[in-house]
Amino acid sequence: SIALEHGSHRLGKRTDEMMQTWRNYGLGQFIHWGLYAIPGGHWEGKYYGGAAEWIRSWKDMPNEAYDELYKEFDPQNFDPRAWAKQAKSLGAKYMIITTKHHDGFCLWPSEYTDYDVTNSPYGKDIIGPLVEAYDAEGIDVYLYFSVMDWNHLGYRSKLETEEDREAYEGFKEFTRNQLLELLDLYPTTKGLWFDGTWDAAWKEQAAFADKLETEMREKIPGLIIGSRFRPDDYGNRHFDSNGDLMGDYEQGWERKLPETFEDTKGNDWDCVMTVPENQWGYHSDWRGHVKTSFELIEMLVKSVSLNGNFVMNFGPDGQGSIREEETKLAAEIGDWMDVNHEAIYGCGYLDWKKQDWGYYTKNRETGKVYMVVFNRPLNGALRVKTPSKIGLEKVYSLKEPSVTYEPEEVHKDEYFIHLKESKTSKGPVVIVIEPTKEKQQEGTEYQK
Ligand SMILES: Cc1ccc([C@@H]2N[C@@H](C)[C@@H](O)[C@H]2O)cc1
Repeated sequence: SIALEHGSHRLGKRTDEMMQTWRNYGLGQFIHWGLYAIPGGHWEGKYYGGAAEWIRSWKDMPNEAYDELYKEFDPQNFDPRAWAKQAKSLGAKYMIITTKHHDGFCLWPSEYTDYDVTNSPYGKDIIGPLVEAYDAEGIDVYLYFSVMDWNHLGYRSKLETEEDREAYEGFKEFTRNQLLELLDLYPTTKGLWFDGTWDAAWKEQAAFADKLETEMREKIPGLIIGSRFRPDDYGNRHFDSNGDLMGDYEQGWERKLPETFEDTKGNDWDCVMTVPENQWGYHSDWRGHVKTSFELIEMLVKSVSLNGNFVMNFGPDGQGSIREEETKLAAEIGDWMDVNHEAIYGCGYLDWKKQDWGYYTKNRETGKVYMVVFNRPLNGALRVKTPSKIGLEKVYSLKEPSVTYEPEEVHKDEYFIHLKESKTSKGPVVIVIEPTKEKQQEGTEYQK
């Protein structure tokens, strides 16, 4: 292997309590909110086809015009407690909020820049009340932070001249100051979700990032930081030059999902997902495919079945309201979660052979197995292939446990479970298997 000073500092998974809590979340909420919500994907009557939070980079949006938007930021409808209540009913266990996106506008009162909420008409901290409201609902808060900062004069995407390098030193100090400031101001934060770290300039900062990550972890013990923050000695991110995971989990699944367990390399990971094809910040005119709650529930279940967390994005509008499409989805997913959350929270991968009807999840504590059925076979017979000597004595409907099943063994360790579920149920039905060990000692671990 290659000698690295700033590569991965830990082989294998974190097993401490904070990380166990993280991997048992299942469902999270991303919130992208900032100045970009004011234009909402339009400028001077023209429609912007890109991601709304990137409108500043659009040729038809002068940088100066965008940078003046903070003078209009006055979201009188902002109601953090209502947002937190909605997230609770959605069933989200954690929330990731954009403290500063690429535009550099800070939603908290930062000592290190004037480009923050205190200099907007709104004038007050946004992050603090959000952290408080979500903590009160028992939803853990994580802070999204973009290293890339289009507003800061010292920011560089690459370091070519001596002047670049000097300016970037100032930018690095500013970045460190802001991150330590966020952890001081919001000490109940459980972790940081970094973005905007693909620049060549940042990829040269292995030592700086390593030291800073250590400093942040010392400030809040147990802090959870993903693979997107640190570059290693050779500028490699997510996985170091030896292929070992940087940070505590893989942050690579943005708007996409792994297909197989092998794709996850056995690591912890999160998938962050937009509702439209590609809009994180508020766009007033969603075009193209907008995901249904059924699709989002399938992505959630698929994520959990492969040991990941699924984080659904919300983009509040310029006045601080959650748009109606997202409110409707939160209600539909929440209704399904009310009945079926047992198949999500605390669950993960089960190494039984994947079947066409849907996904298995396994509760890490109880060993209970959940069959989440998306594709009802024409004959209603769900094929289940189990490792040898696993008994299927206790099988029942999660929604109606009085509805029990007697699996029909069709081959050795291969069964049909004949669906009885009423076809009316909205969203996938879930069948619970409480496997028993035949002819083996009690308590021997039968799953990886
Ligand atoms: C090429 C690209 C850069 C940054 C992004 C940002 N990451 C997401 C989590 C959003 O914040 C998006 O603006 C997306 C694509």
